[in-house]
Amino acid sequence: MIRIGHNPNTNMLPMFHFLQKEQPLLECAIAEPTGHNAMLAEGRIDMAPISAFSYGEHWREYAVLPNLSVSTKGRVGSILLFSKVPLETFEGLTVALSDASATSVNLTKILLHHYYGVHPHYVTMPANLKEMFEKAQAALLIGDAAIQAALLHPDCFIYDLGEEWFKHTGCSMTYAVWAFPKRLLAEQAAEIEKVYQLLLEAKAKALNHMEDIILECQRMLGGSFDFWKDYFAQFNYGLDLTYVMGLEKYLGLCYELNLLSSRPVLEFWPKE
Ligand SMILES: C=C(O[C@@H]1C=C(C(=O)O)C=C[C@H]1O)C(=O)O
Repeated sequence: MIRIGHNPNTNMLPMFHFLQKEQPLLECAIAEPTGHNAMLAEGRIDMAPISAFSYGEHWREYAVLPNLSVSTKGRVGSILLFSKVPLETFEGLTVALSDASATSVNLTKILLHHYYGVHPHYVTMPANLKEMFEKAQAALLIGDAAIQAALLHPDCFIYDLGEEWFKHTGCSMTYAVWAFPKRLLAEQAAEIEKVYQLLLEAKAKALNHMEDIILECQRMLGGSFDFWKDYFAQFNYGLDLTYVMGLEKYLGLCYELNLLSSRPVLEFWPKE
């Protein structure tokens, strides 16, 4: 039995919609990314699409499943910094950060500190734009909370952090990787390999049946068919060499800016 983290956001539907969750091999724990980050670190689940940043915190203990990620090269559409003022004027202001995110929270800090040269204060809060704007001049939302807030066309600047990252680095950005603790390989390597195959099959089926995924998104959040088609067109759920380079750039900057205490080295399993 492998206990996996199930992320309920629409951007993860291409991984979960066709996954055979009734498989006796699988047990699913539904949570936002930071929930899975903590559950995996504490051994309450065995594998999850965790925040890339969380991999950076635990890289010595974890292995990454190859060919799987949540990435974009440029615009992402659901990692959005809503702001009452332009980014360049953030010095000394307060930015509210969604408590559901780890990768994007640190991506925000990289962009603001390293590329815009501004150092605001931060507060971490549940994802609610109205309440965040009561405490801060800007608010970071991810996933469905970001999509829903943007669909309401709030009267503020909206910065897409995938686009900002690409603009400054020319790199892709990987938000999530599928990781598991390497210690599980001693007794459960065959089960992990089997779950890995199930994940690859679920993804391949979804990418060949995107109409089904889009209909599910419309049921969940509304929005037009073209809106969702455009949203998913940005995403890459694989992890080829160019995406690995973007991920290494992000993790390296996290280390250089003291957001991580060591420079992560990616270790994949199964080896290809
Ligand atoms: C693209 C997204 O990526 C997510 C963002 C994460 C983070 O910021 O820690 C973690 C997992 C990803 O699935 C999103 O939620 O919009």
